[in-house]
Amino acid sequence: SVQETKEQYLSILWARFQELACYVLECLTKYGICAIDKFLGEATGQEILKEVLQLRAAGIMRQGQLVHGPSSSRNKYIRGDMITWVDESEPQAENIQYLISCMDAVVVQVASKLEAYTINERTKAMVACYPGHRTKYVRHVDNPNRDGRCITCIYYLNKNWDVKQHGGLLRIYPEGSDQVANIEPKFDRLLFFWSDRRNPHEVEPAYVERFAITVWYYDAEERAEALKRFRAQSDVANLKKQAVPLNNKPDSRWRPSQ
Ligand SMILES: Cc1cc(NC(=O)CCC(=O)O)nc(C)c1Br
Ligand SMILES: [Fe+3]
Repeated sequence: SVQETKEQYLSILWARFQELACYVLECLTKYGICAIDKFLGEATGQEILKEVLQLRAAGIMRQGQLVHGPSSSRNKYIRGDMITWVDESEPQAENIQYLISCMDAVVVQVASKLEAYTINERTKAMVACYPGHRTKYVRHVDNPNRDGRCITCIYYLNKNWDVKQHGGLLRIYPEGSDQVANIEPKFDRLLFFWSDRRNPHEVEPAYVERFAITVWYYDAEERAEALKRFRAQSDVANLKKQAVPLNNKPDSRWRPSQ
């Protein structure tokens, strides 16, 4: 029956994410960075890209705001990305939500083996589009001041990306090492890295549209500390980055296209 097939499918998916989680844990522990290729497969990746293009066509993407400071024309030379936040209430974003449930399924398993962190919350998904024409993101640290975010998770949606022609390379400069990690924003690639000062990174100018979906995972303790601090400073900006609980299993909406 479809029900049995669905259960079978989800258990295979869950087993695959368990395997992936072991590799992600080892890689993160060793290098602080981990890339997984062909995370969801061509068909699902295509469905997710379609939804992102619809979001952009609907004109709901806004110039990426700097975390601090007024928005001015200078911004686009600091970060050229156009972004929108997506959560489970977003209509027409079923495949993006499925992606997030799969990211959660991997992170829940990685987190269960990470003594250093307790990860039980994340941000909503930030869908970003670099419109091309040399837009970039200057070198920065995602979480320089202990705002609670411990793992950055980025899913790339760019088909046949060629850095030589299209630019848009993500360069990570792991702290304390002279090695630079050059990450191509390849279609259906999932990237994890520690969000704190261990991983300063930048996006080189992109010459064609470059799409990515980012989720940040919170460490419960660091997040609680930050909320106490921010409440004191009543820093609304940071409180805006609501935390949502993780899905603890892949989304039950089965995809026959698998
Ligand atoms: C909104 C926001 C986006 C990003 N994105 C990247 O670093 C680009 C990664 C890539 O697309 O390869 N980083 C921070 C600290 C904030 Br805030
Ligand atoms: Fe970043």
